[in-house]
Amino acid sequence: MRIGLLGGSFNPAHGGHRRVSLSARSALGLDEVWWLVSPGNPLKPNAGMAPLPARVKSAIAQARRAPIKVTAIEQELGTRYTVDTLRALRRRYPKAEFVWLMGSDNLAQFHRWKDWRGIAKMMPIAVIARPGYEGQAAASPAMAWLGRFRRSAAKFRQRGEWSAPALVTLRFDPDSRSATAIRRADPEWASRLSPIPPRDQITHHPIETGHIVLQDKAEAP
Ligand SMILES: Nc1ncnc2c1ncn2[C@@H]1O[C@H](COP(=O)(O)OP(=O)(O)OP(=O)(O)O)[C@@H](O)[C@H]1O
Ligand SMILES: O=C(O)c1ccc[n+]([C@@H]2O[C@H](COP(=O)([O-])O)[C@@H](O)[C@H]2O)c1
Repeated sequence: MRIGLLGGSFNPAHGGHRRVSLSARSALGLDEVWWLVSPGNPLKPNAGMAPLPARVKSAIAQARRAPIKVTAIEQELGTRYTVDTLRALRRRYPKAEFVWLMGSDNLAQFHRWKDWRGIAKMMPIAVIARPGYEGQAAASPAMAWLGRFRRSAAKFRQRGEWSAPALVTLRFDPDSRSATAIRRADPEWASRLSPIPPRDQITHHPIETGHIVLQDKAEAP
């Protein structure tokens, strides 16, 4: 199984997440994309962050009827830093071939992430061009290092070696949608999602089963 991992705050999830995930899936020949809804991005303030269950719920709605699985696995693992999450995922799913997906806004500050070179050595990275961030991403310290490991998407699609470090840049129709714009237009978006189980009632179902991760424990089998 080749799986693209898109980590994010999803505050809230939007059509841009869905579109870039599906485009990356076909460009890279992935079987699935997993959305890792972060309990809290270590570089983002908590202020204005909707509760995790609301963000997971918005992600489930955006991922419907698509080969996208939504998980709050970082909450279960107790990890906040991506490098720790990816290590745990590799241990848990040793046969999966993962690729880390991110928009170019994240590449621009990737050098500030914990052990970012360690992430790059662990699995290939695919960066999706995002309007407004191209210049910053191209000039970033992470790009200066990752640039020498460039690979084409076409090469990637061939079911050959899945080595790292590897950097694939993906350019689809620019998608200017963002969670910031949604929050600005609709600050109360989370209050309209119901019912939302409390945080301690989010469970993580084994991804192999294809089950969605948000479930009220009272209803769990
Ligand atoms: N329109 C888009 N084009 C390309 N990548 C995107 C787009 N929207 C989100 N992403 C990527 O999806 C991942 C998760 O994004 P996130 O949940 O932070 O959404 P966001 O719209 O960037 O939120 P915010 O505006 O609050 O920063 C990040 O890697 C981000 O770069
Ligand atoms: O590991 C880090 O140091 C780190 C620093 C900043 C962001 N991240 C991760 O980057 C992903 C994108 O976050 P966001 O908030 O831009 O959607 C999400 O999975 C975060 O946990 C990770």
